[in-house]
Amino acid sequence: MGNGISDQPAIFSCLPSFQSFHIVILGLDCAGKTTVLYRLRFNEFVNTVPTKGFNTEKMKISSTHQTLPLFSLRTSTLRVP
Ligand SMILES: Nc1nc2c(ncn2[C@@H]2O[C@H](COP(=O)(O)OP(=O)(O)OP(=O)(O)O)[C@@H](O)[C@H]2O)c(=O)[nH]1
Ligand SMILES: [Mg+2]
Repeated sequence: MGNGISDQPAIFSCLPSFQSFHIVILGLDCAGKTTVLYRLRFNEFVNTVPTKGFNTEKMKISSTHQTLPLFSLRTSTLRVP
């Protein structure tokens, strides 16, 4: 999943220009969430290890000049009370 992502403008050009929002990448263990996160943040493929907890980065959206918090989170860590 993480390797097959397209360029940032193609992804974010369709987003409405909200004042602010968070992007959360959810998925099963080993689905490629962290790979997507670093691909979006640094525009490069990074070798990953299984995440404990979650990863977070801030990312600048070039088309809207916004800086957005970006999280990747395993669905298996989510607990419904
Ligand atoms: N072939 C292929 N491998 C991928 C792709 N995206 C990620 N991987 C590989 O899949 C493995 C898991 O990727 P991660 O990004 O660590 O997955 P994750 O969802 O963050 O995993 P957890 O943190 O354990 O939940 C790594 O070895 C990646 O290199 C892809 O698009 N294609
Ligand atoms: Mg991870």
